[in-house]
Amino acid sequence: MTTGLVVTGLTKKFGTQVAVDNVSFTVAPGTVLGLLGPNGAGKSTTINMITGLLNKTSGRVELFGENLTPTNTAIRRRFGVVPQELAIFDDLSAAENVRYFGGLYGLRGTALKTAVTRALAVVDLTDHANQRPATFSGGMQRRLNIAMAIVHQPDLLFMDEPTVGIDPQSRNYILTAIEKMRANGMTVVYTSHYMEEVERLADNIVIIDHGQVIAHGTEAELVNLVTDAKQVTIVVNHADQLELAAITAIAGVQQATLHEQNLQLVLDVASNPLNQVLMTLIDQGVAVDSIDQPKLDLETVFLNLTGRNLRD
Ligand SMILES: Nc1ncnc2c1ncn2[C@@H]1O[C@H](COP(=O)(O)OP(=O)(O)OP(=O)(O)O)[C@@H](O)[C@H]1O
Repeated sequence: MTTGLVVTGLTKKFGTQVAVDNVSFTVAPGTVLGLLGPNGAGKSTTINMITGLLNKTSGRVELFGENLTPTNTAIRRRFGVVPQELAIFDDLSAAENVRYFGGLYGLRGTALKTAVTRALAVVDLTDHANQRPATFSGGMQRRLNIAMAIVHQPDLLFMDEPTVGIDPQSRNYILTAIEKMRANGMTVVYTSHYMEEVERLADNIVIIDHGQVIAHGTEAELVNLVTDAKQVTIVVNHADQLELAAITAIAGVQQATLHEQNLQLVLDVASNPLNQVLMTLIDQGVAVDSIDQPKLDLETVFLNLTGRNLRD
C-alpha cells in the first residue's frame, strides 16, 4: 500500500458562493494530516465532500488507490468519520451506541463485543460503558463519538474539529488517543482552527482559507515559507573576551551584534550555524548563560500568508 488519500481539484459551490475552490492534497498512509483554517474556511465542506455527506461540484477523491464514490461500499468501510456535530443516541448506553455502529458495519457476536470493548478503551471510556451519554460531560460525549467512528477499525479516520468547546482534560484524552491510533498505523485527517493541536499532531499540514489551499507541508516547511532567517539571542558572560569578527565570519551568520551581555544573531535557517557559533564562543573563553529563539509558529505563517490572525 503506497497511496493513502488523494484529493484532486475538489470544489463546492453553494449558489454563486465557492465554499471550496479547487482543493488538492495527499495524505500518506499512517500519517496525520492537519487541515488548519479559521472558521468558515471550508474545512467541514471539504471533509463532508470526501466522506460523501455532501455532493461535490467537481473534483476527484481516491482512497488507497480506489476511486471514492458513494456506491463503492468496500472502500467506504475503510474509513471512519467523527463529525463536527455529535451523533449519539441518548437512550442507549455508551457501549450500546458503539455496538449499534459496529452492527452497521457488519460486525456480529464475539467480534462485535471485542470491537466495542477495544473502541471504548482507546478513548478511556471503559469505566463508563454502561452509562447513558446524557450523564456525560461534553468531552466524554465527544470521546464516545470517536469510539463509534473507530469500532470497525478503519484504516483512515476523518475528525472534524473534535475538541471544540470541551474541557482541557478531555481534549488531552482525545489528542493522546489520536497519537495511539497513529502509532497503530491509522491514517488521520484532522480539521482544526487550533494551531497548537495541529502542531502537536500533524505530520503534514494543509492551511486553508476562503476555500483555497494557501500552503501545504510539514510545520518546518511552512515556517520556512515565511522566513529564511531566524533571530537568536545568546546571553553571555565575559562579553569583554568576545571577538565579534570571528562570529560574523562563520558561514550562515548574517548579522551579529553585541549589546552588553546580549549577543544578537540573525542566522540562515538552511545552514543553521548555531553549533558553530557556540563552539567559537567556548574557544574564546566566553561562557553562555542562555539562548533565546523566538518561536516561529503556524500563527506567524498564517499571519504572513493572509495578513490576518487565525482566530480573528
Ligand atoms: N449548506 C450550505 N449552504 C450555503 N453555504 C454553506 C453551506 N455550508 C457551508 N457554507 C458556507 O461555506 C463556507 C465554508 O464553511 P465550512 O463549514 O466548510 O467552514 P469551516 O472551515 O468548516 O468552518 P467552521 O469551523 O466554522 O465549521 C462558509 O462561508 C459557510 O457559510
